[in-house]
This record gives sequence, structure tokens and C-alpha cells, in this order.
Amino acid sequence: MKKPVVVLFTLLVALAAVGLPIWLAIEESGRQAFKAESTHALAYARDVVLRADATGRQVTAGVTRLVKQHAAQPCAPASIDTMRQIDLASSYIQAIGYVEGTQLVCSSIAGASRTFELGPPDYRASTGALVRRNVRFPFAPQDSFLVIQIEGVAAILHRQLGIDTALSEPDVSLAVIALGQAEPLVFRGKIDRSWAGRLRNQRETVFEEAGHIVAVVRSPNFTTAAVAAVPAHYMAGRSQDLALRLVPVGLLAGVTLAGAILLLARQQMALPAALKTALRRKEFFLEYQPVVDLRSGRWMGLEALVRWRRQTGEVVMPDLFIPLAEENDLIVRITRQVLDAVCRDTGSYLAAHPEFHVGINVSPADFHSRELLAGLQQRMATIQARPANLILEVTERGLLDPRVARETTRALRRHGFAVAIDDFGTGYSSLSYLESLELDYLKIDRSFIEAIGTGAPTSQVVGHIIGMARDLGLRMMAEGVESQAQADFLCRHGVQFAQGWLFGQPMPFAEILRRLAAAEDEEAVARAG
Ligand SMILES: Nc1nc2c(ncn2[C@@H]2O[C@@H]3COP(=O)(O)O[C@H]4[C@@H](O)[C@H](n5cnc6c(=O)[nH]c(N)nc65)O[C@@H]4COP(=O)(O)O[C@H]3[C@H]2O)c(=O)[nH]1
Repeated sequence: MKKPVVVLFTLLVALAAVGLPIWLAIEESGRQAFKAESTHALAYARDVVLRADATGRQVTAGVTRLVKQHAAQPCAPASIDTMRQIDLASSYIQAIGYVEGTQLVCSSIAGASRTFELGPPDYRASTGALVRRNVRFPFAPQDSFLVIQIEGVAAILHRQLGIDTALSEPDVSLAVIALGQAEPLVFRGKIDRSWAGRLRNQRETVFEEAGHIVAVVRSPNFTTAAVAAVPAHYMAGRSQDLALRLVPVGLLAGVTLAGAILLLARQQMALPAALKTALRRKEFFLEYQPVVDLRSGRWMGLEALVRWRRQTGEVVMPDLFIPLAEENDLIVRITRQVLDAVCRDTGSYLAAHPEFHVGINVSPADFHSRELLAGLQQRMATIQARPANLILEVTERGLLDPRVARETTRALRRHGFAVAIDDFGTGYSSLSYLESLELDYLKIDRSFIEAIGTGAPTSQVVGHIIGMARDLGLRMMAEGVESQAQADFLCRHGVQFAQGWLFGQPMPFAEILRRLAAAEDEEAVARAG
């Protein structure tokens, strides 16, 4: 990616990193405010259900008592006395009386001396009760009453009873609704007739509609429901309060995140420059990992692995900087320094041990560079080693261009260098393509070695790779061998060489020399004994 694109992209990501937590904080404030107002509305609706049910129970009890005791003479003085007792004992029933037709013929209010016209009922409930929503009496013309008539007994209820809650919040609307009826039994404020329908089969529900947070709660005892509607501006106020607390936290998190992104991006963008400086200061050094002959257990070679020691003392591993060096056209210069280091470290050992080899990783750019072969020849001559001492390890990525791959591998081998295909199995090289190349070794990637004996889908792949290498007449090296079981499996299946932590981790060449010398001493002792 070009630098301006990277800068623009980084800035966009940093901006998103600031904006996203703020947006999330605002969203969360809204969500929490809705939750709080839902709880608020539900509390009112549940309270109204409790009151409505208590009213219903008192009405049923009053009616049952009157019918049981005075059905024969409902307007006799004894019945009027019972009516008055019911009145006094009940917290919700205003008055109770006996009805004939549409007339209240006697009641706890006026005894049997005065009758009152109630008018026709508004509807008959599913329980058989007749309901009049709006009855006025001549002695209290300013008030209207709810009258529930069961078995000839009428209970007179004040329309505010049951919804005389939330007095400190008069803009909260409340209602008791008989399910299936369009008009509420009692209500205050603005109630939409369709709200009760939103209950469906649920016991309670909450939703936001028409500028209100609406809660509807079904009565567990009667075919009624209570509705409470809290104005949405309550939520806005609460949301603002929450946002005032959450947004600064979001802002802080966003700015920290954006700062971290910018810092990382700066470091990333500074890395190519740092790599150039590292090349100038020669900050790269090598560690070597032993490669063993699986049958004899002897070390028959090494793989050179580059590391970068920064001025701070920090050692950077190749997985982090090789891809960057490849992207920034610096890899050929790094390979040059790697070759110099290999010659410096191993030169005299290789000159004295013609059968020993060192594997060197070459990137696609090295493989395409004309200077690779000449540079190798010149260095081998200087240290008086044989080209066969070096194995050039190239990944499938480096062999993507068939023409270059064929020419380079042929030229290298003609001059005595060995070529290995590295990390085999991670690319897409076909058998026929590999057949057309001149190669010496096939290195089986660590991921397939890891899978041996695990039952993982890739555990079968190693067998196919071994078969393929055999068909191509290539010697095999397994990478990343960590257990004796893996080593035994590979040896049994004809893999000749292996490297991995089982045999030795990458180490400085001085340590390699010490171990090689110790092994030689042991062999000498064994021979003498
Ligand atoms: N978990 C596990 N890991 C093991 C085991 N045995 C070896 N390894 C690690 O596996 C990697 C083997 O090297 P690679 O496949 O060529 O993979 C190399 C190679 O592709 C690249 N690289 C290293 N040195 C150079 C170099 O000089 N030039 C180029 N172009 N690439 C290099 O960097 C990669 C990583 O190198 P390292 O970090 O040194 O990691 C090394 C080595 O330390 C084991 O038993 N278990």
C-alpha cells in the first residue's frame, strides 16, 4: 500500500476509534434510559392491576354476601343495613344497591326511600356482569361513577379509584381496560385503544409508541389489564443524564484507542526506515538450528535463521520484519548480510567438513535477482567451501513464476548448490509443476508435523506429501519436530532428515560448535571403547 493511502487509512481508523466509543456511550445511555423508564411504567401498571383486582374482589364479596343473605327481600331494612356495612368495610366500593330493570331501587346511600335511574348497561362482560361506565347521580352531578351489576346487585365505584396512583407525576396516563372492549373502564390522561391489544398472550409487555413508554399488565384474576404510559421526554432527560456520565468515559476510551492506533501506525511506518538503519549498522545476526539424520541421530547440517538486535537490545524475530523487508524492497540487502554472516560464522567449519550443509532462506525477490548466483559463488570461493555446503531454501511463493523458477533452480544446481522447497504444503504447487523443476529437498511444513497422530483432518496430509516427495525423487526434511513419536513416525515413513525443538532450538554458532565437538568426543570414546 502507498504511504499516503496508509496515512489516510490510519487516520480514518483513528477517527472511527474516537467516534465509535462515543456513539456506543450514547446508544448505551438511550438503552439504559429506556430500560429505566420501562421499569417505571411497569411499576405503575402493576400497581393499577393490584388496585383493580382488589376492587374486583371487594365487589364479588359484597354481591355474594347480599345475594346469600337477602335475595328474598333485597330492599328490607336488614338488607339495607348489610349494604351499609359493606360500604363502610370496603375501601373501593362507594355504595351498593339493588337493581330492577335500569332502576337502583334501594341502596346503601338512600335506603329504600329513593330510586335512581342508572340507564342501560354499556356492555355485558364475559362473566355475565353488566357494566355502566359513566353513571351520574342527582345528588353528585359533578362526579361520574362506574357501576358493576352482578345478579341484580350494583356496586358503585368512583372512576378515579384504582388509578389514583402516580399523583406526583400527573402526565403519566393510566387505565384499567376490560380485555376485548374498545373503551377503558376507567382512565386518566391519553390512552390509545390499541395498546391493550399489544399484550397478545403475554402477561405483560412494554413498548415505545406515540411519544410514550407504554406498559400493559394483564390481571391474573380478571379479564382486565392495566396500562401505564410514561411520556418519552422522561426518557430523554434520563438519557441525557446518563450520557453526561458515559460519554466522557467513551471519549477517554476512544482517545486512548486512537492514540494507541496512531502510535502503532507510526511505529509500523517508521519500521522500513528503521530496517534501512539496521542494514547500515549491521544489526542483523544469525542463529542456527541443527538438522539431524533421523536414522543415525547425527547432525548433518544447520538452518541459518536471521534475527534483528535493535539498539535498545530488543531482539526482533524474522516473522515480524522479513515480510516488511520484502514489501519495502529491502530483502535482497538483508540476504546479502545473511550470506556474509553465514560465511563469517561457518566458513572454516564448512571448509573442513565438506559433507556438512547450511540451509539459507531466500525470498522470492532473491530468487529473481541475477546477483544471487554470482554472490554465492564469490562467497564460497572466499571461504573455500563447496557450493554443496549450501542449501537454498525457497518457499512455494518464490516458485510462482515457472520460467524464473526453472531457470534459477537449474543454474544454482548446475553450479553445485542444493535447492530445497520450504514450508511445503502451504502453497498450491502441483505434482506436475514440481516435476518440471530441479530440486534436491522438500521441507515438510511444521503445521503437518504437528498434526501427526492427532486425528486432525491434516494428519493424513503428511503421508501424501511423503509419497509425492518419493515420486519426485526428493530427499525430505521435516520441520518443527517436537516429540519422539513424531520423529519415529517420520523415520518409519522414510523421511531422512528433521529439525525441531526435539533436537535443538536455534542457537548461536559458538554453541553449535561446542555441541558438535562434544558429539565428536563421544563418538571417539565409543570407537575407542
Ligand atoms: N514451534 C516450533 N517452532 C520451531 C521448531 N523448530 C523450529 N522452529 C521455528 O520454525 C521456523 C523455521 O523456519 P522457516 O520455516 O524457514 O521460517 C522462517 C523463515 O521463513 C523466515 N526467515 C528466517 N530467517 C530468514 C532469512 O534469513 N531470510 C529470509 N528470507 N527469511 C528468513 O522466518 C521464519 C521464522 O523463523 P523463526 O522465527 O526463526 O522460526 C523458525 C524456527 O525457530 C519447533 O520444534 N517448534
